[in-house]
Amino acid sequence: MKLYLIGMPGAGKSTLGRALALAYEVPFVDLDEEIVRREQRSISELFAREGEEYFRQCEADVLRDVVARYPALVLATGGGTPCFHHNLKVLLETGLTLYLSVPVPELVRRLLKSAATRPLLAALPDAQTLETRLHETLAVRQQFYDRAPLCCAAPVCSAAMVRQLVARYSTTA
Ligand SMILES: Nc1ncnc2c1ncn2[C@@H]1O[C@H](COP(=O)(O)OP(=O)(O)O)[C@@H](O)[C@H]1O
Ligand SMILES: O=C(O)C1=C[C@@H](OP(=O)(O)O)[C@@H](O)[C@H](O)C1
Ligand SMILES: [Mg+2]
Repeated sequence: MKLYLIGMPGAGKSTLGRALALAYEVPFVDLDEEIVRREQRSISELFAREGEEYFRQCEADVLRDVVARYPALVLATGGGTPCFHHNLKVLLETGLTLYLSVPVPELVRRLLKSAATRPLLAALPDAQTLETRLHETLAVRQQFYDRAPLCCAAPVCSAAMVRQLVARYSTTA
């Protein structure tokens, strides 16, 4: 099984992805970490030195590599992954995609603790500006996220809940 997690920065893709991979006993891959490994530079450095377009091309290339390389995995994508270079089509055609839907105020609370390592958010001066930016970004991305066949919008989406969703989907699909 290939399970792909999508959603906004701070939705918990990387955190939940690790737990899910343990539960399913399959490899866990974080797309951002794969990009860092391939490029030998941090995501922040890539954005700063090469720009977003370069990053999006790396992201698209690495996604296709990972999807082809692993027969089974849990993949945490980056927040923008499904929205560029027809990546959503790749996700939908090769595995099961789950959208982690988290309200913007909760994203703000989580991201304030870790915004420094997220280049699209790092330069934002305060919580209000961060909240406004996240609303704007979500407005653009929602149409992509909503195409995932599975969605978890629970306040805390646990690995057990996702496994139930997946099992129910697999018996009805
Ligand atoms: N269910 C949760 N409840 C509270 N905080 C969470 C939850 N999931 C993740 N976090 C925290 O939110 C931040 C973002 O989580 P992360 O897994 O990196 O999200 P993503 O990969 O979707 O950007 C981290 O600091 C993480 O510890
Ligand atoms: O939303 C985005 O465009 C991005 C989200 C990041 O991943 P997370 O969603 O894990 O923060 C990372 O891929 C990059 O900084 C771009
Ligand atoms: Mg992440």
